[in-house]
Amino acid sequence: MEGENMVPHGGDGEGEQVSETEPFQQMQKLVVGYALTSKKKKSFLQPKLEVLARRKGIYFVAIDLNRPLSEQGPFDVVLHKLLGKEWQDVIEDYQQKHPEVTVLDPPGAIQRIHNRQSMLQGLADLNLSDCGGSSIFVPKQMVVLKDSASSADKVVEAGLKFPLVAKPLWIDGTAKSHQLFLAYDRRSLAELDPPLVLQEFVNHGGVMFKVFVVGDTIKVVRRFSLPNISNCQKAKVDGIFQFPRVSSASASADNADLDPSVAELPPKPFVEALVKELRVLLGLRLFNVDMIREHGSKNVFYVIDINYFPGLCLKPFVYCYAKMPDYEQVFVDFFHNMAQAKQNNRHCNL
Ligand SMILES: Nc1ncnc2c1ncn2[C@@H]1O[C@H](COP(=O)(O)OP(=O)(O)OP(=O)(O)O)[C@@H](O)[C@H]1O
Ligand SMILES: O=P(O)(O)O[C@H]1[C@H](OP(=O)(O)O)[C@@H](OP(=O)(O)O)[C@@H](O)[C@@H](O)[C@@H]1OP(=O)(O)O
Ligand SMILES: [Mg+2]
Ligand SMILES: [Mg+2]
Repeated sequence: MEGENMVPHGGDGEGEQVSETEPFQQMQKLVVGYALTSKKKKSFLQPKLEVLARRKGIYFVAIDLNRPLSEQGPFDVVLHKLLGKEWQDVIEDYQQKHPEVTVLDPPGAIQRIHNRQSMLQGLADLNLSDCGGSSIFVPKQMVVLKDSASSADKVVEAGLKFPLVAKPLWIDGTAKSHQLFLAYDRRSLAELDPPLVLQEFVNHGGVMFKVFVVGDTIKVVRRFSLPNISNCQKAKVDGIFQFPRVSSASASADNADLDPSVAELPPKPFVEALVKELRVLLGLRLFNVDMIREHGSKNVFYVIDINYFPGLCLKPFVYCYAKMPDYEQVFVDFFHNMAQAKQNNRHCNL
């Protein structure tokens, strides 16, 4: 097969067409060691991604969790999404011993967004003054560590208004940590299971925006969300209600016929400025932000959630429904830029 011999060592050449006009690119081999759950591996490491990557000399190699990390590789990049203190220690120790390897992302930074309190800290203080009048907020929220019954007084003291969204404090990759409730009144708080955060529900017209960030690339998509809660409902309804997972990718609202004032994407310069600040604040390169526009306003936005290296593709192997459009090419470009930067560095140090 034409070009077959040009596959750099480490590649199996399967099903790929490497152009002979790109010899320079092929010299820059980048080995990405990955440590992902099997679910994440299936959804992320799609054949299309691997083929596109290989054409640019980027190879994905599974990390063997039963062997010392330092004995594996060598890797240029370690891409990981695994939970637990044990893994965090392994990766921290590895990063110290191998500062030349890019770890995506630093475990300390990931840990910060696994707690729904620290996740949103510092966001309201970001300097976004020059953004055409758009502003960013986080909903008022408080943490309940134990005994949610006695938290009712604290909720009132803190000035939080019902209905409140109750979210598990810790995100640990389980379905339970994404199990949310809407609490309409004080009494219903006793039924909740701490530790959790109680967050004011913000009416936003039933549409939210998912801002995906991969290095320097930003993509924004619309998804359906929860409908507004009217004053009448607020007055009449009581108790707690389990949230449906309305914002899952199958509920993409990109092609729906929506009220333009609700559906209009947040202004591009505003999103760019926000992401620029967030990269620094969070110390992450792979994340997404869930944003909503306060209903009735044009440019008042709230961040309600941040996810590390989120799901990018749904129903892997049946078909890849891209949650982040074109994520395969975006990741390849991201890694390719990294390879080039490494190569340039090497030349500078010669
Ligand atoms: N404060 C809020 N006001 C209005 N709606 C909210 C609020 N918080 C959450 N929601 C709705 O609930 C959904 C789930 O909330 P959130 O994104 O915080 O949970 P999650 O479990 O972290 O979700 P994900 O699957 O994105 O990780 C949101 O996408 C949005 O539709
Ligand atoms: O599994 P899915 O494809 O739904 O992806 C979800 C992802 O799980 P994954 O990392 O195993 O892919 C979640 O990660 P954890 O917070 O649980 O670590 C979180 O990022 C969700 O926001 C993603 O759902 P989405 O917001 O995109 O609908
Ligand atoms: Mg979310
Ligand atoms: Mg989340």
